[in-house]
Amino acid sequence: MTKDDSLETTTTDVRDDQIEKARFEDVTKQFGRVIAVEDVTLPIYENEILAVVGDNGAGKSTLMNMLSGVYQPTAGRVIFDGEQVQFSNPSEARERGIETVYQDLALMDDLDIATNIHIGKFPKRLDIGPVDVIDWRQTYENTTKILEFLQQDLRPTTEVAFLSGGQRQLVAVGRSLLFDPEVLILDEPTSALSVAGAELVHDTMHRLKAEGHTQIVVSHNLEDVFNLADRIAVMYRGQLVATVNPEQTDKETVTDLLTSGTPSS
Ligand SMILES: Nc1ncnc2c1ncn2[C@@H]1O[C@H](COP(=O)(O)OP(=O)(O)OP(=O)(O)O)[C@@H](O)[C@H]1O
Repeated sequence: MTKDDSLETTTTDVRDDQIEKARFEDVTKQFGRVIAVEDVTLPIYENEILAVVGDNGAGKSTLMNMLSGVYQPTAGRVIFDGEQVQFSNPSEARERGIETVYQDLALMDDLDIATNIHIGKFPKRLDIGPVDVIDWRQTYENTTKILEFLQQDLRPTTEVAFLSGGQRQLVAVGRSLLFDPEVLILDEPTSALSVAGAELVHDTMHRLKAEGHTQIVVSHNLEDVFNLADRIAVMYRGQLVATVNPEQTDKETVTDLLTSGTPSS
């Protein structure tokens, strides 16, 4: 799609009292000849749950990957806490408080919950001599606190293989909470879950919101999106075609937007 084909954008979500946490500003990402994201401007407000929806290939992941440091924009700017940021990699985004929970979760089934949450970032203590060793007591204490927050009556020593889909998703969320993120990006957090599993995730997202975290959820599931989101950003063929307030629209309108780029007349 070229710029000349640009689609009408409907915006029904603007509130004057919201503080901007981050912003995509005229952001474009090209992979060779493919324009995955085209000229997107989208603010992300502090403490909101923003849903990003769109059909397969609409550009949702690419857009999020430009906030999480996986990709750098071909054009445009990413603003975080009022200043332009240029993350070269996800570690740099993490340092600024941006965490992503990816769809594949990347859990290791034969390891316990505590190890899965801490892998790559175990607390260390000095042992005899100059070598640091893993502080297992601290590791299990941290995990107990995270499981309490997640309201999961599980032992830190339980192997992840024994957990339900919803619990596995929460362990992946727990792993990102170790960094106390300001912005949490969740990629299709309920796509593989039962109704009960999805409810676990929804409850956790509501609690994270109550604690002040900003969350962006990429989802195909409009049921979820309408239950969770404060705003819905709709992408179509790389462009942001609308940002809407779920209380002022309905699923049919959002479905029309994400399948055709325009609301039905
Ligand atoms: N690394 C890449 N190299 C080349 N093309 C890419 C790359 N990543 C994404 N694309 C292309 O960019 C477009 C947008 O892809 P993206 O994955 O962002 O969409 P999406 O909305 O997240 O889709 P889905 O819901 O299927 O995950 C697609 O045409 C895709 O093929």
